[in-house]
Amino acid sequence: MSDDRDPTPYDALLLLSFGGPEGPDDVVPFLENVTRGRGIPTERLKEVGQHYFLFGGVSPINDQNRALLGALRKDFADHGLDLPVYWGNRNWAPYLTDTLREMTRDGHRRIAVLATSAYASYSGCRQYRENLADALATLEAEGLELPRVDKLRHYFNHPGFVGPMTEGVLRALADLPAEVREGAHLAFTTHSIPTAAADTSGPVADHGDGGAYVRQHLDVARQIADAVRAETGTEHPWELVYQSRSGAPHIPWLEPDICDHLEERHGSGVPAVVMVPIGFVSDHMEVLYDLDTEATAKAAELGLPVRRSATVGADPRFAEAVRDLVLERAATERGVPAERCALGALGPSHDLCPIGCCPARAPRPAAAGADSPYA
Ligand SMILES: CC1=C(CCC(=O)O)c2cc3nc(cc4[nH]c(cc5[nH]c(cc1n2)c(C)c5CCC(=O)O)c(CCC(=O)O)c4C)C(CCC(=O)O)=C3C
Ligand SMILES: [Fe+2]
Repeated sequence: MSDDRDPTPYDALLLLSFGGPEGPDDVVPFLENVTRGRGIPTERLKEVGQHYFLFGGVSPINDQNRALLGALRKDFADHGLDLPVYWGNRNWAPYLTDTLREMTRDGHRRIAVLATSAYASYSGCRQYRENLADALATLEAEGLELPRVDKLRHYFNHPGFVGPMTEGVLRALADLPAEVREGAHLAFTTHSIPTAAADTSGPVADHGDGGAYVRQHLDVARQIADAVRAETGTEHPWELVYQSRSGAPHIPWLEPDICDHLEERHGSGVPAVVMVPIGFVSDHMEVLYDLDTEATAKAAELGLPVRRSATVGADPRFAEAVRDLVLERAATERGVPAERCALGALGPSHDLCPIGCCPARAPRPAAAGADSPYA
């Protein structure tokens, strides 16, 4: 990793996330923000609302982001990196537009952006770039001089992301009863998305048959499974499965669903499963509800021992990875060659999303990519 401390040209980092409700009164307005113009069936919204109400109307995501902010500030301070860190969300306060306005008023001119989504996809990448473009358009209309925003590359294969998850799988395996541990399978899980969105995820060259979204997840799953085998000497069979499907039933989404997968594995005599939520950066509601509540209940009903391994969250190795990504991009922007850390078969991801990367169904302006209307 880079041990340089010069963030030039960057003068601030923006943590860009999804946002979530912080109490019962926030739940419906939050869901309205999330689903504006996206045709999510009302039935699904009521169901998702229930998931939040079960937890007092509070999503875990905001506290997870506050913890990550703390970890980033500590890591930067401990390593002499003088770079203020701000936080803004797509769907709930602190809203991206408000944060970007504050950053602009504070005099920041060149902003590195870390999105809390590690992989390519419309929801996890381009939609954040659209949100940045919308925020810039608002500030421009207010007469502010716009800062330049650069989104940091995908970090799904960065050692600071993969390492803590591998350790989490080892802990989850160790926590299983000894008599089922050896035979346990690993179920790597991520957010299901429409197959049409998966097939067009990533740069055009990666489109087709699951696209970059599926390929990147498979790469991470394989690395973790290999590292676990190297550590334990046991080959744990694994599969990539999906969760949190929404949308109309006749539209194909990525499958199999985690609950169907648990049932199928149990039926074929698998003694235990570790669910590994590689698609999520921290313990989002999808992890607490869809895995820890729903899938865990399904497993209990089947009599199948399961464990859910940890997400990366505010792990200091992840904070270090973010520092590495900032310094790597800063060096690149200064024209200095930088080491680009990446494990696995795919190599480091691009800095600038090329034209046609993760296209939206209805094209809209997106910042921080080759097709950005902003400088
Ligand atoms: C790929 C992906 C990620 C991972 C990348 C990333 O992290 O960005 C992600 C993250 C998240 N998704 C979240 C919540 C929701 N996602 C929804 C809907 C959808 N997600 C989709 C995809 C993704 N979503 C899609 C294709 C839809 C349907 C249509 C649409 O809207 O595009 C809906 C509406 C109801 C429903 O359909 O479930 C909700 C409430 C939260 C917050 C959780 C919390 O509170 O802790 C987080 C982190
Ligand atoms: Fe989502």
